[in-house]
Amino acid sequence: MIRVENVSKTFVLYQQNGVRLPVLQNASLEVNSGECVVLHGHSGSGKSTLLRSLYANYLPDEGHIHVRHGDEWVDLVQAPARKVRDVRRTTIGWVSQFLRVIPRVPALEVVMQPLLDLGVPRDICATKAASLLTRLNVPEHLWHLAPSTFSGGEQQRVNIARGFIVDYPILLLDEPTASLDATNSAAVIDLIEEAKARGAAIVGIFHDDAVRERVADRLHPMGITA
Ligand SMILES: Nc1ncnc2c1ncn2[C@@H]1O[C@H](COP(=O)(O)OP(=O)(O)OP(=O)(O)O)[C@@H](O)[C@H]1O
Repeated sequence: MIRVENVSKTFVLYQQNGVRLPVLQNASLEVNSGECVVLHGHSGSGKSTLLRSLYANYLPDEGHIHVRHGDEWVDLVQAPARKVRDVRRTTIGWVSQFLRVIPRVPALEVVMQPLLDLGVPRDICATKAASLLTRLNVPEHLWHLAPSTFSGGEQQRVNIARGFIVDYPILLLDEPTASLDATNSAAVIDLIEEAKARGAAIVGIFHDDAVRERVADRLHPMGITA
């Protein structure tokens, strides 16, 4: 589902005497359907940089990031913005610990939006959103309120529900369990295992050793030669 080939990325800090930080050098990685690969390396080894490149948030200087998008392969390094938007809408889901709060939009709507955008009927979207919020222990009296006033952990769980509402073929997980308690971490682990079982290809960053042990089929070592 994902084929990363010889990706290199150097950050150039123009405001700081043009200092160059080579973060990825010839990074290569393949991820199959139903597999969860966890990026593993010390702080600063480029895990977030690679994950963001897989979502086309960062543009590598060299190399290719091929993703399976329906019947075609798309190279995210070369793809025009319109194609990237398309890939994000149907193929790649991004789940992080941070919710981008949209003022006045209630939590249930925030969660169902990506599925509504695919043309799925509203009642089906609402049912799935309610089920995810329940599994993630977001109390029902909050569903019709905008998440701007929610606690950090509540916002995090709304964001995770939103990330899992579409059955994306590829999921990128950026520390989705950071700062969740054991019960809620377990709920997220269950969602990840279900996504693997339906064939999703998953790449993630998990700093919690126990969570990493549970979900990883394989660790991908990061570092200057990763
Ligand atoms: N947008 C950016 N501009 C400049 N430098 C950056 C940028 N993003 C990352 N870096 C640098 O790239 C290096 C790798 O950062 P990255 O966030 O990918 O590491 P990481 O392995 O995810 O670290 P952590 O485990 O601490 O989150 C760091 O030295 C960081 O300062």
